[in-house]
Amino acid sequence: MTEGYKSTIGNVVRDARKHRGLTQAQLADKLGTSQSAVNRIEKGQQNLSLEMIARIGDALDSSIVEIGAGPTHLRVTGPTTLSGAIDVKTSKNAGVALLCASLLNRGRTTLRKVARIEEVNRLLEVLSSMGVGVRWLNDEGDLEITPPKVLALGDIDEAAARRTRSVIMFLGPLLHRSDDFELPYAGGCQLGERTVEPHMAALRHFGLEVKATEGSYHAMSQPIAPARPIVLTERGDTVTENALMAAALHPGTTVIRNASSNYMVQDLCFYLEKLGVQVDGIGTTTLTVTGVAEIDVDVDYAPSEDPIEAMSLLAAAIVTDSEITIRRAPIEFLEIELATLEEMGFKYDRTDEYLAANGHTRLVDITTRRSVLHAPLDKIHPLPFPGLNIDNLPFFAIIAAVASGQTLLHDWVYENRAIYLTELNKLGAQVKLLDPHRVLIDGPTRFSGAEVVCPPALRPAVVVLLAMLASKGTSVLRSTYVIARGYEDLAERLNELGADIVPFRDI
Ligand SMILES: CC(=O)N[C@H]1[C@@H](OP(=O)(O)OP(=O)(O)OC[C@H]2O[C@@H](n3ccc(=O)[nH]c3=O)[C@H](O)[C@@H]2O)O[C@H](CO)[C@@H](O)[C@@H]1O
Ligand SMILES: C=C(OP(=O)(O)O)C(=O)O
Repeated sequence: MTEGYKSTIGNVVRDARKHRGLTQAQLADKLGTSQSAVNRIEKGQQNLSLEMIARIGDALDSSIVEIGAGPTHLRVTGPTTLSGAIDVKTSKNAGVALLCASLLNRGRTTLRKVARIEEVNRLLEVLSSMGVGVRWLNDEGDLEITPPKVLALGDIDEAAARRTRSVIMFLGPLLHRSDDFELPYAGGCQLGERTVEPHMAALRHFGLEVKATEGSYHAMSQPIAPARPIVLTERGDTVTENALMAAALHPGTTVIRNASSNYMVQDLCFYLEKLGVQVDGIGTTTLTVTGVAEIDVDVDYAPSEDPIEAMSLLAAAIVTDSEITIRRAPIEFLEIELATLEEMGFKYDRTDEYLAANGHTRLVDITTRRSVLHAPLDKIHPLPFPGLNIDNLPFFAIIAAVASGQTLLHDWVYENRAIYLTELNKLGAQVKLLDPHRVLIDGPTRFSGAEVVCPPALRPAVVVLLAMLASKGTSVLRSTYVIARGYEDLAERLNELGADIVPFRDI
C-alpha cells in the first residue's frame, strides 16, 4: 500500500468518524482495537488490510467509506524473490475450537494472540448474537470472552453461522447448557460432502439427539453418562474436540478412542486442563477425560502457532526460490512435511527447539535455502497426525510444480479438493487430474501471470496466490475472502518480505 493511499484513507476515516460524532476511542472500541491504532490510521501511518477497511466502513456505517463493499481481489506482480523474516501466527483451527470451548466456562476466558481472520470473526459474531461478551484487548490479538448467565440461543446470527463449519463445535458445550436448541447448518469451504454423522454418533453417548430440519440442526439434550468408551469411526479433529468438550462438563470419566492427536486438539486439551478438567493421553489416540459439573474460572490461554501457515510460508519460499526465515514454526507438526521436502532436495537451517507460549508445543525458526528440487520417489498423501497434515497436502502441488520430474499427489480425504489444483495450469503448470482424488504434476514449471478466480477452498486458493508470486508478469486473483478466512493479512505480510501484491475492489 503506497504512503499516499494510506493518508487518503486516513483522511476519509477521520472525516467520517467526526461526521458520526465519535471520538477516536469510541471508534477503536467498535473496531476492537486501540485508540492509538485509530490515531495511526487517521495519520496514514498504519498498514491497513482490506478487511480492516471493510470493518471501518461497517463501524462508521458511512456511505463516505464505501470501500467496504464487494469482494476483494489481489493484483500480483512477479516473479518475486522474498527475503527477510516472518513470524507464524497462531492457528485458525485452535482459535475456533477455543472460542467454542469458552462456552464451557461461566468465567472469563482470555485467549492470547488469536489470529484475526474471518473464520474467527464469524464465530465472534455468532457468540455476540448469543449474548457472549467478546472484546479484543489490544493490537496483539488478545481476546476476552465472557459468557452471559443465560445464553440467548434463539438470537443466533444465522448469516454468520452459515458461513462457518465450526459452529458444529457448539454442540459439545451446549448440550450441557440447553435441553432444546437450534443451530443453523454449518458451511465453510466447498470441499465436497463432509459428514457430520461422526459428531452425532459421538455426542449421542452424552444424551444428545440431533435432527436435521429445514436449514438447521434441532438438538435435544438429556445429559447422560457415557456407558462405555466412545470409539470414533473417523480420527477427525473437530469430532474429537466435540467429544472432549462434552466430556469436560460430564462429572465422571470418559474415554475417547481413535481420537485425533492433531495440534488443535492438543491446544484444546491444554485449555481444558486450565479449566480444571483432567485429560490424560494428550498427543495420543486415547484420551481419558475426567470432567466437572460446573466450570467457573477466569482463565488465560495462549494457543500455539499454525503449522499450516508455516507450511504455506515454506511453499512461498520454495516456489520463489528464496531464502527467508520463518520464525515460530511448530516443528512438532511439520516433521513429516520437512522430511518429505528433504527427500525432494530441499535445504534449510533450523534453530534449536523452544516452547510456544502454551508451554508445550515445540517451535523452531527455519531458514530456507535455495534448493534444486526433484520429484519424490513415492506418491505424497496425507494422514491424520502424525502423518503429513491433510491441510498441507495442497502446498505440495506448487512444490511439485517447481521440482523436476513427475509427482503424484493423492488427496484421499476431500471429494472436491484435488480438482482445484488444476487451476495452476492457468499459470503454466502441468497438473493432470487422474481421478477426483489424484493429480499428476510435471515439473519444473515456468509460471506466467494470469487472471484466476479464487477456488472456493482455502488452501487451493493460497496455493494459486503463491504460484502467482513466482509468475512472470501481472496476475489477478479474484474474490479472496476464502483466503482471509484462514490467514491474517497474508498479502501485506508477504509484501513485507518483498512481494508485490496490491489488494483492490471493483468499487
Ligand atoms: C476447524 C478445523 O479444525 N478444521 C479441520 C478439521 O475439520 P473437520 O474435523 O471438520 O474435518 P472433517 O470431519 O470434515 O474431516 C475431513 C474429511 O476427512 C474425512 N476423514 C477424516 C479423518 C479420518 O480419519 N477419516 C476420514 O475419512 C472426513 O470424512 C471428511 O471428509 O479437520 C480437517 C482434516 O484434518 C481439516 O482439513 C480442517 O482444517
Ligand atoms: C479445510 C480447512 O478448514 P475448515 O475446516 O475450516 O474448512 C482448512 O483449514 O484447510
